[in-house]
Formats: sequence, structure tokens, C-alpha cells
Amino acid sequence: MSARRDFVKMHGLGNDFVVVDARQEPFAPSPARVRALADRREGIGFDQLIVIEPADDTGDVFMRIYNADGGEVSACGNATRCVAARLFAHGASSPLLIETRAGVLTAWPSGDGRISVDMGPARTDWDAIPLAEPADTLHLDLGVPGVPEVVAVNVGNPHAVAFVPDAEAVALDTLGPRVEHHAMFPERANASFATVLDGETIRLRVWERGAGITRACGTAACAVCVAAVRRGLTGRQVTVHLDGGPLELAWRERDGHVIKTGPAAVSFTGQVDESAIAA
Ligand SMILES: N[C@@H](CCC[C@H](N)C(=O)O)C(=O)O
Repeated sequence: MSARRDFVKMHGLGNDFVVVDARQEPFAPSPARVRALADRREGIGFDQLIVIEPADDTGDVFMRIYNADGGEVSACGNATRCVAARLFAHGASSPLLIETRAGVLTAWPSGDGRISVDMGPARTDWDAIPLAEPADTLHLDLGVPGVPEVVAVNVGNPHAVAFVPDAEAVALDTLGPRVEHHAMFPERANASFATVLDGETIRLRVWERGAGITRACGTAACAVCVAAVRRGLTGRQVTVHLDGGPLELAWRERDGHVIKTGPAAVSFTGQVDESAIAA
């Protein structure tokens, strides 16, 4: 008998997700099944598969995150807004506590149709993310002259941020994978190329670990905000312009938490016959 699962296809600024609500019936796809579902020609297609599960602890729900390459990861900023928007639309009360492998995140409607999320604390010390060997500064040998030092930031997942003179000119499809798979990052890394436009505006292009070029990455926007403040390049509140549009970020002084505000949209709903998708 074939198993049919309801899903909703959602996106945050074009960073797209298939969201499966598994609170009543478990859904635990193998990495091969995730890759098959992620295939944009033969599957449904997404950057991340998101599974909503019953809360383990103090939260309202648990959010499990799989990259398109089948790997399970700890954080996804845009999907957190999408899950919150979906649950608010179905009557959940605010604030909503979303458990992830990286901690419990709090989400609320921002009052203008968008969703705000407290993404928790960000770390930018030299050991913020797993490195192959200790390093105070990260000058990656990418085989391309002119790529500056990279800043490591942890927002529940690992980010490598490079501030470049012109993010538009970066060859994301070649530099992104070199950063993601660089020997310094044993757990790989999400790669951000950012240009500071003024003290409150940043242009950002992202190569995501396990998904490649995406139109937006919420945790990368948080990482870039924190890295820019640490470098004295911007104030603590910035608008980050991704390929899919803007996100508002604030790095809160009192507790080091990053607050992110942006849209969340439903594209369509559907049902997948799991046996029809080879794994
Ligand atoms: N799209 C996400 C990040 C998804 C996980 C990331 N690719 C990783 O491997 O850590 C976002 O909006 O933050």
C-alpha cells in the first residue's frame, strides 16, 4: 500500500521548503528519500525539507530540518518563519516556541504581515564553528586572488562570511562550493559574500551548505549582521538585501540574541505518494 503524505510548499524570499506536519503520524525519510523529493525535475523540489514534530521539551513544536542533499542540520532561519506563519494561520497563539536541534526559538507576528523570530545568541569567537585546526583569522586559500579574510559565525549552524567590494561580481557557483568544502571546515560551512552599502544596509549573496545557491538564507543574514557589527561596519540594526528580497535584522545588545523579521508565504499544498518517488 502506498503512503500518501500531505505537504505544504512554502518559501521565505524564495528560499523554498516542503513542510510536512508529522505531529500525528511520524515522517522520517532516509537521506536518499530526501534527495529524491528535493529533485526539481523528478521530485517536488526544495532547498530544505521541514518536518514539524511534537515538542520534546518546553516548546510548542519541534522543527526538523533536512538540506536538499539529505543531510539533517540544526538551523534554518527562513523555515522558522514559515513554520510559525503556518501554525499561526491554523490558530496557534503567539509567541510560539519552536524547538530545533540548536535550541528553542521564539516567533511572533510582527504586525505588518511578516514574522519575527528570536534566533537566539550568535557566536563569532575563533572557535565559533568546527575548524580543522585552531585559527584566530581565516584566510582561506580559494585559488582566487582578492578574497579577503573570512569571519566564522555560529547561529545554530556554521557560516563563513566574506566582506567583498562587490557581492554582485562574486562567482558564487565556483567560490561557494570551495568555501563549503574547504579543509578548514570539517562539518562544511554556509558561505556568505556580503557588501556593506552603508551603516544600516548590506547586500548579501549566499551559497548554502547542502543546497547550493539559494535566493535567501535567514541564518546567513543573521551571521552577516553580527560579523558586520563586530567589524565596526554597521550599527546593530540592518536591512540585508538577498537575491529574493530584504530581511530586517537586529543584534540585541542585552543578550546577544539576533532578531530577524521577514515574510513567509505558501506556494501550494499537495500530497506526495511516497512510493512514486524512488529512494
Ligand atoms: N535556508 C536556511 C539554512 C538551511 C541550513 C543550511 N543550509 C545549513 O546547512 O546549515 C536559512 O534560511 O537559514
